[in-house]
Amino acid sequence: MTDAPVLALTTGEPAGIGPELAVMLAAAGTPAGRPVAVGDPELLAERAAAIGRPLELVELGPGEPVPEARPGRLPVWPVSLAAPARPGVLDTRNAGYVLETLDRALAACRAGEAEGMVTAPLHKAVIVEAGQAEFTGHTEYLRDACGLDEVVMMLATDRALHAAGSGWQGPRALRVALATTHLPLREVADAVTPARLSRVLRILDADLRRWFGLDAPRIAVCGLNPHAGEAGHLGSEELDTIAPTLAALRREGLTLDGPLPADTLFTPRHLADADAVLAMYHDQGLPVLKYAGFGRAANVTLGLPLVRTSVDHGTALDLAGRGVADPGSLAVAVSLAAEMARRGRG
Ligand SMILES: NC(=O)C1=CN([C@@H]2O[C@H](COP(=O)(O)OP(=O)(O)OC[C@H]3O[C@@H](n4cnc5c(N)ncnc54)[C@H](O)[C@@H]3O)[C@@H](O)[C@H]2O)C=CC1
Ligand SMILES: NCC(=O)COP(=O)(O)O
Repeated sequence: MTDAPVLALTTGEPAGIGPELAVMLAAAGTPAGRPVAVGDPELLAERAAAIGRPLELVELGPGEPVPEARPGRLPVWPVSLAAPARPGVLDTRNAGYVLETLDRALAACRAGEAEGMVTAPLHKAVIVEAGQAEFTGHTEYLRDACGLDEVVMMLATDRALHAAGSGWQGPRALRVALATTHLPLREVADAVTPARLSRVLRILDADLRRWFGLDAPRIAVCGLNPHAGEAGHLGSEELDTIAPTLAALRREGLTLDGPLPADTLFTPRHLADADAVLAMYHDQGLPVLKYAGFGRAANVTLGLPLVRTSVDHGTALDLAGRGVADPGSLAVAVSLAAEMARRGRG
């Protein structure tokens, strides 16, 4: 009997590529762990037929044992769609279904049925338009569901996702965490406060040690403004907020470089010294990460009391239902969650 960690795999927005990526992964055989899809079994069967990857779907009731993983088999914790789903066509009636899959996965982790969750992409706007005005993404939803003030979104290319010494031989390693996540740009500067930066950097430092095997992680911190504020002539946040916060955290023992101009920080010579980069906002850090490893990277939420990883892409409505989307990032997200779950045991 295998001890491969059971992972709750939410299948995401039903009009997007999430359901077929789960099918593709199961058809090919999962790289690690025993993913159990959380979603509508009929939808998964439909998408499997549409993309020509027939599957043995094994519906599991609560507490039922999860079978061994094998190519062509996909265990499912069923959640029913509210309305039929058509590839590429969003329907607000299914927004509640998407959130229910998250709640089911969370419940599985809390009950010990699963050792972690992996999320396929959801569509944020359709959930807001269905009436969840405050919804901004999985990261914040899980933070609130766990009653936390802060969690940290970090995306990393595949080699960087594996604990030191794992022998992984992927392309360039890059880890990029974000000080702010899904926020209009207009609100970012006000959100970069000493309290938030301190919380984020403490979580990042602790979880790089815990999950990534780094004994003394070195974190390079971006400035907010061009040229990190140009000595205060192009913005004062570096002098007033970021530099004093980093100085205080260094006194706690964190190894931090910065604030550094983001444009030069993201060059090979500067990255060579950094175990992770902290970007101040979403589009300061993620375009670089995606340029370095789109399709071979994953997203991990740090600071949660459970393992959660995700893909590096969205719902790709333009590709849905055709079987042409790349399942690479989902495979990376599953292997990372399995590795983290194993580390969490010891
Ligand atoms: N983890 C999650 O739940 C995420 C959800 N999203 C959500 O997804 C929705 C759509 O976002 P977009 O900005 O359009 O980004 P997107 O990632 O869905 O699409 C951007 C481009 O990348 C392509 N693409 C995406 N995934 C691909 C794959 N696996 N294989 C091949 N090509 C792929 C798409 O066809 C499109 O051309 C939004 O609601 C966004 O918030 C975005 C990122 C992560
Ligand atoms: N761009 C990354 C992203 O939007 C991830 O969002 P989520 O994992 O918080 O749903």
